[in-house]
Amino acid sequence: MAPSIHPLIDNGITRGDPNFPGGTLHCHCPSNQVVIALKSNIAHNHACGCSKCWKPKGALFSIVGVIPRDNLSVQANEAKLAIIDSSAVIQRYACRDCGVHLFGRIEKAHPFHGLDFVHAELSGQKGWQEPQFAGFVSSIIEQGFNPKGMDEVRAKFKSAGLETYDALSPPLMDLIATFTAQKAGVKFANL
Ligand SMILES: N[C@@H](CCC(=O)N[C@@H](CSCO)C(=O)NCC(=O)O)C(=O)O
Ligand SMILES: [Zn+2]
Ligand SMILES: [Zn+2]
Repeated sequence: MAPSIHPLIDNGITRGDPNFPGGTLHCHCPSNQVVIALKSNIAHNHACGCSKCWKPKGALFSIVGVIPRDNLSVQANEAKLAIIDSSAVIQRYACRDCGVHLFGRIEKAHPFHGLDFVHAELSGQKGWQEPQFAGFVSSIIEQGFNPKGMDEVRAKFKSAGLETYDALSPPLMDLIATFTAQKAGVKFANL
C-alpha cells in the first residue's frame, strides 16, 4: 500500500476560507484537554517532513502553519504543557499526557520570531488555510523512509497541487536570507 503522506493530503486538499476568523485547538486527551485559542487564521501552512514537527500516527508528514504569537493564548489545562526540546529554535509545547504538540514558539532573535507554529488539524472547525507547499521533504529519509520511495512521495504532492522543497518555500527562504544579510550588515545592491 502507498504510504500515507497525511490524511489532509492523501484524499485531496480542501480549500480553506480566506475570511476564517480562527478557533480553538485541542490535544488528544479524552478528558482535561489542553485548549488553545487562535484569534486569526494561520499562514504559510505546509506539510513538513522534518523529525521535530508533530505528525499524526501513520503519517509521513506533519501539517504546520504559523500565527502571530499575540493571536494565541492557552485557554485550558496549561499545566499539562511541557517544552519537548529546549535546545531547539522552535520551543514546541506538547501535552505531557497525549504527546500532541499544541504550539511552537521562537524566543531568540530569528527571522520567524513573533510567529507561533501550530497544527490546525487539532481544531474541530473548518476553514483554516489549506497546505500551501511541502517542505523538508528529503528529511523523511533521516527517519527511516526508503530513499527509493521519494519519487512517489514527491509525485503525490504534485498531484495534490503542492510544490515540494527540501527546506522551506522561496518566500520563507528569502525571509531567512534577508534576516541573515541584515544581521551581517550587508547592503543590498540596487536592481
Ligand atoms: N533534517 C532536519 C530538519 C529540521 C528542521 O530544520 N526543521 C525546520 C522546519 S520545522 C517547520 O517548518 C526548522 O526550522 N526547525 C527548527 C526547529 O525545529 O527548532 C530534521 O528532520 O530534523
Ligand atoms: Zn493531551
Ligand atoms: Zn518541521
